[in-house]
Amino acid sequence: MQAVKLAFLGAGNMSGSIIGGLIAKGVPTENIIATRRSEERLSELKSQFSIITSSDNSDAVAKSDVVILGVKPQMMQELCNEIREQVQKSKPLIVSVAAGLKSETLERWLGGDVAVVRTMPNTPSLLGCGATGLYANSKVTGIQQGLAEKLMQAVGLALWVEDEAQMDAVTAVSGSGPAYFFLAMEALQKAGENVGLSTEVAEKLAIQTALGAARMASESEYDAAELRRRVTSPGGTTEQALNTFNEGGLTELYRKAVQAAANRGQELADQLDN
Ligand SMILES: NC(=O)C1=CN([C@@H]2O[C@H](COP(=O)(O)OP(=O)(O)OC[C@H]3O[C@@H](n4cnc5c(N)ncnc54)[C@H](O)[C@@H]3O)[C@@H](O)[C@H]2O)C=CC1
Ligand SMILES: O=C(O)[C@@H]1CCC=N1
Repeated sequence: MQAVKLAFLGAGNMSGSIIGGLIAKGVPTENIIATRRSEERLSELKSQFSIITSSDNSDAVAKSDVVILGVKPQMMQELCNEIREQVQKSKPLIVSVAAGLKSETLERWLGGDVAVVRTMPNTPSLLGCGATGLYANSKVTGIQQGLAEKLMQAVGLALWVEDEAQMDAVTAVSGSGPAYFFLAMEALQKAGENVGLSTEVAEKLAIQTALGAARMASESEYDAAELRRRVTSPGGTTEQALNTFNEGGLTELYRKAVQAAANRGQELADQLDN
């Protein structure tokens, strides 16, 4: 990764998280170019990360081996129109982080015969704790595949899917997933306030508990179900809370929520393909 030139086009929340994670891992700042539309946001990026910034997307493509497309799915076609000529000239590896957007659609927008790796990262990439799903189109060489994997591994877990249709599932589980856990922390904090804690204490306890549980699930030899059982004393307090979650249909609610997110990914793909 050290010598690879990276361009992040439309470096907002998601790309900014990857950039921060890469820099923390020692990727040289002079090898990262980021673009955004507003000059003000560009200077924010420059002062935050000391990377090269530009408002010229095509010029950033010309100077890079890997181009990460970080705009919203609805803005992607316009961006592709802007960079198509340069992409066809220099043929960099294209990495998309957009939800829904199929690699085939993206390749078509870029003029065809383009190596595209479709990814679905998440914002904890900023801390090197990201989780990314990746899918490579048929134009991606083995070396480029290795490059995309190294890029995403530098900011966390990177897993390939063989069937592109699974990318909507990855989006629904881990792309959107941090928001589900943030919501759980907010809800636990509010519930803690309800039983008498101050906002500050409830917030700290909720966050530290989420962190501890995630670390245990990740590092322990036991799976989450066994770890849950080990907290739940028969006839004790946890059992009462878990019964309440079960009566409220929490597992079914998760199933529905993740299905709704996956459906939205497919809807986006269909809308964008037209
Ligand atoms: N936010 C998240 O947690 C995740 C987002 N994604 C994907 O990442 C993409 C971006 O999402 P966010 O980072 O949340 O959005 P964002 O709005 O924070 O960032 C996008 C940036 O692109 C800029 N932009 C738009 N058109 C441009 C152009 N032609 N040239 C240069 N800059 C341009 C916008 O001004 C904005 O600053 C989306 O496609 C989304 O599906 C994927 C995984 C997680
Ligand atoms: O909400 C979204 O559409 C994007 C994709 C995954 C996370 N944020």
